[in-house]
Amino acid sequence: MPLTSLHTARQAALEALSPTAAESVSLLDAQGRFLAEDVRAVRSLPGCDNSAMDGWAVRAEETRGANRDRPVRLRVVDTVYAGALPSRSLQPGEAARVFTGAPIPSGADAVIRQEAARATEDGRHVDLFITVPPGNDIRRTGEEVLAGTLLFSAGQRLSASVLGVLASQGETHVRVRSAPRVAVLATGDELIRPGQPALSHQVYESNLILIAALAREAGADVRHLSRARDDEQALRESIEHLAPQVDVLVTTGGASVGDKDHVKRVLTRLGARFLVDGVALKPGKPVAVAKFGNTAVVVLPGNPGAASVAFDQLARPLLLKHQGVLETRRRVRARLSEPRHKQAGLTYLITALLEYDDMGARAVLRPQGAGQILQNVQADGWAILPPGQADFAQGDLVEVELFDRPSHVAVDANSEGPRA
Ligand SMILES: Nc1nc2c(c(=O)[nH]1)N[C@H]1C(S)=C(S)[C@@H](COP(=O)(O)OP(=O)(O)OC[C@H]3O[C@@H](n4cnc5c(N)ncnc54)[C@H](O)[C@@H]3O)O[C@H]1N2
Ligand code: MOO
Repeated sequence: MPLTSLHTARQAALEALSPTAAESVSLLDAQGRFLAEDVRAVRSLPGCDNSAMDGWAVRAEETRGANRDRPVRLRVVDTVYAGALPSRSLQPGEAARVFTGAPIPSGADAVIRQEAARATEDGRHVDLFITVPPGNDIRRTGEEVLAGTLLFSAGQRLSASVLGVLASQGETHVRVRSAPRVAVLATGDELIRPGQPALSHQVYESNLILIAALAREAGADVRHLSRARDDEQALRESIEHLAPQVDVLVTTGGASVGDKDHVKRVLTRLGARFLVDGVALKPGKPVAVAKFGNTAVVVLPGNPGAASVAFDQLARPLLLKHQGVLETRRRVRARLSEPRHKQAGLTYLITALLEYDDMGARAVLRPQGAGQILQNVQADGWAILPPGQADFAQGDLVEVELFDRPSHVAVDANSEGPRA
């Protein structure tokens, strides 16, 4: 039977979860989460006409002709600080001392910064040295945002900048979808817990940290990091114990066809329903996604490189869907830095660095090995070698899916696609 294509597998995997209910969380705790609903401006920014400079609020027409040799002299009738209100409106021949952020008194229509003016010794008058047009150094009400306009759409990721905007609207909390609860279960008799001594044929267990960190990057609340021996009974007990406590259980290792690869068998015996079982993907081919009770189970291969790819391509979209979003990564076309032969029928995802020269982008491929663990460090994205082709020459154009700055759209509870 031909293996499922990556695209089909991802669609099938997404069936395993629906977006959760929204919850209200404080702004700082919302960092990295996704908006559950559209946010409109409740307040214009700025909220009132205010001064962009420390200086003097004036009537622009009265500054006409002013220069260093022939200053215009106005009477100082008020001082307005940021956060205070003017005590009176400006009449002809008058100026108000204003500081940055201070509301502009009615009657004034321009600000002259203090470097272009000088107050008389008694402070009762000010001499203006420049001519300014109406609106000079005034930040107008709503010039950045008008109350009522759409600020952010549901699905927007809450970055530092977005959080700052929400606070500027007077918000203390924001509605996001709750983080998926995740457990990671590493299997393998050869694995030694970091911190313990290990002989050379033994392997330090590194997938728990790797997968937990990747899950957190996708917004997950990682609750359990567990290990189980390559033993059907032990695996069964671990899965039965962990699954009901989380939304997503991710296992690593024991996913292939070896004598001790029990994970899929145990899940089947427990009555799990497989949505994906093996994908035409390298690395990561043995990956599976199943539904066990209300829990989505993602079975990752043990090889760290394969586990990373399979997690990224199937588990990450699932974790994001739970948070109500569909992610799209930017793609660029780049020339291959070296020839590659691959197995036809499989999509290869190879971590690549992008370099730019006169001919455009060049994808410098990292050595590819499912068991290797350094290849993803500092990579710019996945070079995608599509299934239909086996031989690639140096200079062939391929697509590179970039890790940086993905975009997100909201998905409805019962659909895989973006909202209408
Ligand atoms: N005859 C076949 N053999 C294999 C096939 C196949 O189709 N036919 N598939 C290969 C592919 S593809 C992969 S990928 C691997 C993955 O198999 P498993 O998921 O069963 O992985 P393990 O055998 O348990 O481990 C593989 C490798 O990774 C190391 N490992 C495992 N867990 C961890 C961990 N938590 N931390 C660090 N390293 C880990 C483990 O020591 C092994 O070296 O199967 C191929 N075989
Ligand atoms: O395709 Mo396996 O997943 O890496 O070697």
